[in-house]
Amino acid sequence: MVASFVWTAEEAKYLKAVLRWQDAPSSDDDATATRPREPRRRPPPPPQATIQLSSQNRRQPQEKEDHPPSGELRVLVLGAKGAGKSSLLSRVRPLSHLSPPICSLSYTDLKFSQGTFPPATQPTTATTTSPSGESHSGSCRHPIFLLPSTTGDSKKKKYIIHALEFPSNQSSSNPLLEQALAITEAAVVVYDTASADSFRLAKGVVEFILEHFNPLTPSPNNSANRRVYPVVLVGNKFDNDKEREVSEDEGREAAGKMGVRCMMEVSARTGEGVQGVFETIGAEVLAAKRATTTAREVGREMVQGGGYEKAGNRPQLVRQGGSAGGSNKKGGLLRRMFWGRKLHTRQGVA
Ligand SMILES: Nc1nc2c(ncn2[C@@H]2O[C@H](COP(=O)(O)OP(=O)(O)OP(=O)(O)O)[C@@H](O)[C@H]2O)c(=O)[nH]1
Repeated sequence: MVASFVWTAEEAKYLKAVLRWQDAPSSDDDATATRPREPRRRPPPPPQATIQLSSQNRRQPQEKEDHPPSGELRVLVLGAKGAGKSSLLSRVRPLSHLSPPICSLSYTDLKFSQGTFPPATQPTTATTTSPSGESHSGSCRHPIFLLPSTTGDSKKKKYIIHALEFPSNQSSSNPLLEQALAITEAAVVVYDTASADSFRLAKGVVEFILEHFNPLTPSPNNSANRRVYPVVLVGNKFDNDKEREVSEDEGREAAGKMGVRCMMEVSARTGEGVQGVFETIGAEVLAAKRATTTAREVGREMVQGGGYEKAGNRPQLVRQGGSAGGSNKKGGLLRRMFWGRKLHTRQGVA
């Protein structure tokens, strides 16, 4: 019997974007530090989609811009159908002066190039074609400036965030989601504040992600994923207060319980908070990279200095001469280095 795959337009667009991401090498050391070392097997190409990996879609070594970016970050945007993922991304102004685009997003399309809220959005399942004839992948790139406190440097630095929208109809498909997690460095999980269902789905997705990357529960499935993968939980449409089903407190409480330290309410319609989402996720990725690097260095020193103690069947890190790095308490060095910070909300830090 011959197995056959039927891809929806939404899945085809997602896969096209993924293939283009994989095709475009990154020059950024930071960004590559947390990527999987082994090249991942590519998914089978969608039969009906024409995948063009031409040089036109690859990033040029020298991009024309005043301030060259210090790095590039890859972020997954996911959530329930209609939560506002596309609207959030359409609010983000792409780098129209950079050419060519890294993904299949066309900057000639007004919806993206002006960074405005689209009057009426089509679901991502519908294929939208720009005047140039190129279909949207649901991806965009967004420059952010991060302050010294978040970059760990003395200078303000510019980073480019590549955001990839995950098809909502695949949010419960573990293999596809795992693949998306493997090629990205953080996730923005969006729910609609006027939909308790979308909130439930967002919580499920966050739990899946955290479990997938949990350094404390190595398993055949996640032993290669011991890196910190930041998540920002975003309640969209807070302008629509009349129909609100999820309060900001509920969102914050759920984030706290799940160990997600950044929760924000935004409105893609008014634009409020959208820039903050990308600044926050950028800062989170950089903090995660620093924590991962430091934890690896400390781990190496521990191995060389024999600073391990046995806990159960696997070795655990212990801090020399201290108690905070204790081994068999719930937590772990990497996790504590990263997760000990405060929760961000629309009003500020809680
Ligand atoms: N009031 C309000 N409506 C919004 C906001 N953001 C999006 N919407 C509306 O919500 C609907 C769905 O938005 P989309 O951006 O298409 O949602 P999506 O998550 O990309 O949906 P799929 O692609 O189908 O998964 C559209 O009708 C938008 O106009 C917002 O901040 N406030």
